[in-house]
Amino acid sequence: MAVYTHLSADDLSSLIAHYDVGELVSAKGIAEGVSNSNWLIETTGSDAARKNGGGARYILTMYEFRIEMRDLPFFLGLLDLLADKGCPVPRTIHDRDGASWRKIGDKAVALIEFLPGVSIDRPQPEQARSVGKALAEIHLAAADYDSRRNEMGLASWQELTDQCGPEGLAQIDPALPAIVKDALAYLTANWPAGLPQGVCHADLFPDNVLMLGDRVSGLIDFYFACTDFFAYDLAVTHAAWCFADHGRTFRPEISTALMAGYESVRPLSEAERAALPILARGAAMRFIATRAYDWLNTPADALVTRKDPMDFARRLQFYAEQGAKAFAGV
Ligand SMILES: Nc1ncnc2c1ncn2[C@@H]1O[C@H](COP(=O)(O)OP(=O)(O)OP(=O)(O)O)[C@@H](O)[C@H]1O
Ligand SMILES: N[C@@H](CCO)C(=O)O
Repeated sequence: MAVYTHLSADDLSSLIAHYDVGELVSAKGIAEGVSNSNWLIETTGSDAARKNGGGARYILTMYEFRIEMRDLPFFLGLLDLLADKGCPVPRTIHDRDGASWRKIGDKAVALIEFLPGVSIDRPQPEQARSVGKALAEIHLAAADYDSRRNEMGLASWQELTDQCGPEGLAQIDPALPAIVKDALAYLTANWPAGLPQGVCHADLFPDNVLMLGDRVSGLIDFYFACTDFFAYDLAVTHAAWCFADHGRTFRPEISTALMAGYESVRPLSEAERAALPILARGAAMRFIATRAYDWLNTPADALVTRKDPMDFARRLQFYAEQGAKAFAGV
């Protein structure tokens, strides 16, 4: 579960009083997620909402790990920009002084719009098509976002796996040290340059997409968003959506639909298409690196379920063997 910090009813009511959202009606901790504490908040609604007879629902997020306060303006400003452009992302609620985040004690919190929908465990092709389309739409919509950041590139995969060390990686799986060493050497020697770039979500897994039927009703969890190659973001999404059974089974029909959905909005250049196989190997390496680090550094009594790096070692091997065929379509 992911509520790491206890907030009393008084803490919550006095926080909510800083926003024009009415009074607190209820607050429930949300079990999903591992990085932040999240609550579903119900209020009586803003003055305007109350006049229309409605209360309101919000997500309150307390930033616990990995997220630096200095990055919050990048993430929260991006949500506001994308929401203004009509993308299905939650708007941040600004307090009465206009701030998009506040502090409770030494931790930052933000109140964001609640979006309807459910996250899908086993996507169907039409759903993957919608996700591809939504990803391309955010790439285009954020074209004029003028902030930049990227702290989860190749250098950080090297750093994270160095911190695990060969012995640590071998504790996870005896084959992992060699897999990581070979992958990083290959990626470092061959990583592309000069591809079109801009704002990327960079973590668009099924649990970060809310859907109503085949429609994307919400893209959430932008806390790895960064400035990178658009095609890398597509490769991350491909790696996250197109496999079943912990990376053992590739689902070509999902790949075809995801790619077609993306290209229906933003066709890839020849150079981007040619780079997809290496970008996907990079994407797999990125999740091996963070998962391995978390695997070795999550205390045994933590309430979160660790994610297995080997799920992405299998994808890495698949992309290395299949090359362009992984994206060719069925
Ligand atoms: N804007 C929103 N509207 C509706 N539900 C939301 C919203 N934001 C978050 N949620 C719910 O809260 C859960 C946890 O949110 P989120 O994925 O942002 O947490 P996290 O701890 O940052 O996750 P992660 O494990 O991916 O790091 C989501 O699975 C979703 O159920
Ligand atoms: N979506 C990531 C966790 C956040 O980086 C994973 O499945 O490993």
